[in-house]
Amino acid sequence: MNKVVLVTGANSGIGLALCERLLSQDSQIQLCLACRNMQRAAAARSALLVSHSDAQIALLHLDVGSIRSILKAATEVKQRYNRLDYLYLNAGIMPNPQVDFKALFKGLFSSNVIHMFATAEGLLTQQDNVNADGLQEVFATNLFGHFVLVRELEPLLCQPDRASQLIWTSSSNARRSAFSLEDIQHLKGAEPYSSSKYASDLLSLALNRRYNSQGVFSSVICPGLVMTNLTYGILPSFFWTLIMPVMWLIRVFTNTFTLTPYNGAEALNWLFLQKAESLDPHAKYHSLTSGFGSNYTQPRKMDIDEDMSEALYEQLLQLERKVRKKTEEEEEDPLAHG
Ligand SMILES: NC(=O)C1=CN([C@@H]2O[C@H](COP(=O)(O)OP(=O)(O)OC[C@H]3O[C@@H](n4cnc5c(N)ncnc54)[C@H](OP(=O)(O)O)[C@@H]3O)[C@@H](O)[C@H]2O)C=CC1
Ligand SMILES: CC(C)CCC[C@@H](C)[C@H]1CC[C@H]2C3=C(CC[C@]12C)[C@@]1(C)CCC(=O)[C@@H](C)[C@@H]1CC3
Repeated sequence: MNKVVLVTGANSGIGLALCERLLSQDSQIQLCLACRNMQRAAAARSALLVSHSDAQIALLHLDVGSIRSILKAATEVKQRYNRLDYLYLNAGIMPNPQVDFKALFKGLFSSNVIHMFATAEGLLTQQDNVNADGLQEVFATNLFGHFVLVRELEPLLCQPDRASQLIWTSSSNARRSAFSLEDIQHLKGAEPYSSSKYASDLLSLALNRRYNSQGVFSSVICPGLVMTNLTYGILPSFFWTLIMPVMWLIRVFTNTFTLTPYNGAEALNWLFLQKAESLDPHAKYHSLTSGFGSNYTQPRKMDIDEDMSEALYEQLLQLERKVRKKTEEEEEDPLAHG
């Protein structure tokens, strides 16, 4: 049976560009586009079929921000496939982003300017919401939903005869100071995105510790700054188009301005080609684009430690038990729960 690859958030941006690149790499894969909006998923499938007419592309309804949807989708995946070689945990949100233009202007004249453009440290805040499961939306979508999905797909991922890979689309915006073990959902702060991405770095390390012996290997990547629906939510697309020459100029100084989804998907595509066992669990794999426009992948050590990742894992397990129990109770007696 051909390799099975599942990509969450596959209908646009980096996820869609990754699918295109994977099909160009290996036309035999069975690709599963896991999306919350089936119309957008169908449009993505049609677009991929234009250049890969014989490709095997299936659609899966999956809202990673909803526990019910995750459990249903995982059951469906286990019925459809008897293997899962690559699970790309890519779907992500950054709701209501606000740019601190004063900090941006100040940063332009500081020695930290390159770091500021690469990580957006001190530049961005977001306003989070509570979802239907009673969880913070950014945490639920970017981290927790994917965690539950991995746990549900364990039987497919853990196979004695071959390795499988979990690949998280993290970010260079992930920052230790934005994350707290006392507040893993980031209820109290204004940087839920940064917190959720740092948590995904920690979780990947913990997953490696738990699953490597069963043939499952987890890695994280940063796609760089890419023009997608996510960045069009920060500043309007016409503004980004207007300042594109400035962006190309900045790219000469920081190769993290990958800008196109194709370039941003570089590290995701590179990991597809690697032997899972050879990857470094402490590294984040960065998609980079040089001033001349050539793409490459570079591993960089992450600012994470084992104890913290283990403590987060334990908290996620506890929360998972709680949310599952609540969901079961609601299903048993829907009237009592409104
Ligand atoms: N763009 C950038 O500069 C960077 C992006 N990233 C990360 O890359 C990943 C992809 O984002 P990007 O391509 O930029 O942005 P897009 O908004 O284009 O893609 C995000 C994808 O995630 C999907 N998604 C969002 N919420 C859910 C959900 N609850 N269930 C299922 N799917 C969902 C979206 O679906 P829908 O179309 O229905 O909204 C969309 O397909 C994210 O994790 C993001 O954090 C990291 C660093 C930089
Ligand atoms: C380049 C300009 C003249 C003005 C743009 C200023 C800011 C809006 C950008 C500067 C660095 C950018 C950045 C991101 C968003 C837009 C900026 C803050 C991200 C946070 C987007 C999502 C990610 O995950 C990060 C990797 C990006 C880091 C850089």
